[in-house]
Amino acid sequence: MITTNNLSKVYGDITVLDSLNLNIKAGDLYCLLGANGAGKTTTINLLLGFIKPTSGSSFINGLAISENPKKTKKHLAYIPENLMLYPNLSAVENLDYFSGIGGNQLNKAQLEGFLEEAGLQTSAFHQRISTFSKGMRQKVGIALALAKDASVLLLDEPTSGLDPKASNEFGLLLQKLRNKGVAILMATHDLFRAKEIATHIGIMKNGQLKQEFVADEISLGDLEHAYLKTMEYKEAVL
Ligand SMILES: Nc1ncnc2c1ncn2[C@@H]1O[C@H](COP(=O)(O)OP(=O)(O)OP(=O)(O)O)[C@@H](O)[C@H]1O
Repeated sequence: MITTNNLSKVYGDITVLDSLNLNIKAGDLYCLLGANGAGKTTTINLLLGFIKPTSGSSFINGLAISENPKKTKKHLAYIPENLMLYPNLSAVENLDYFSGIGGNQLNKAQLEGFLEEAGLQTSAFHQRISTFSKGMRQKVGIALALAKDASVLLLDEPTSGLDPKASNEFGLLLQKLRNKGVAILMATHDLFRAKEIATHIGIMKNGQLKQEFVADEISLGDLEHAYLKTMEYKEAVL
């Protein structure tokens, strides 16, 4: 579960995140939409404890991030736009290495089991990451989250650059995690994918959460309209 209370971040005299209130429960998939510079990555960086808030607070499974940085990280998995993996190591070796760093020693069967659950084809398990497509790398990211048994998953534009089939597959994987009770926050520019997979959708602009929707209660057309209106794209055909 992810909670933020009036979470704010100011750089100099610029407020890049302004009193953000989020409440993302186990099994929710919350997609955060917004133009470049809206504050999506800042939100994720605050939840990861990479940066400190200027004011407000945030919680992972009820634990205050600022007071329990190590404990909260144990619950979290993070998949950025470009996942950093060792290119000369295989998928199994990367998973083994990163799980080991987190104090989680897994045997070969477990490592392969997580990669299988993440949808990676068996023939790729022992191939070098340098030969992987972006979609395959993102599956290794999902395997890392599964191996960690993370109850909260943060994703920053994970489907950008994926072809429609890979993006669809990735969405289905997120649905599986959601069904396991993982709370997911995903920053994305992909309105269509957000509507497909999210339970909740928020639209940010200039650091403020302007609108929130229950995904089932809005059509793709209305979501697009709401987005464009929020962004004040006056020239858009509405
Ligand atoms: N360290 C920093 N110092 C000053 N300004 C910053 C810093 N980090 C981010 N910003 C500013 O904060 C604002 C929000 O940036 P952020 O990366 O959160 O946006 P975003 O919604 O993720 O955008 P994008 O879709 O381009 O990734 C931007 O105007 C950015 O320039």
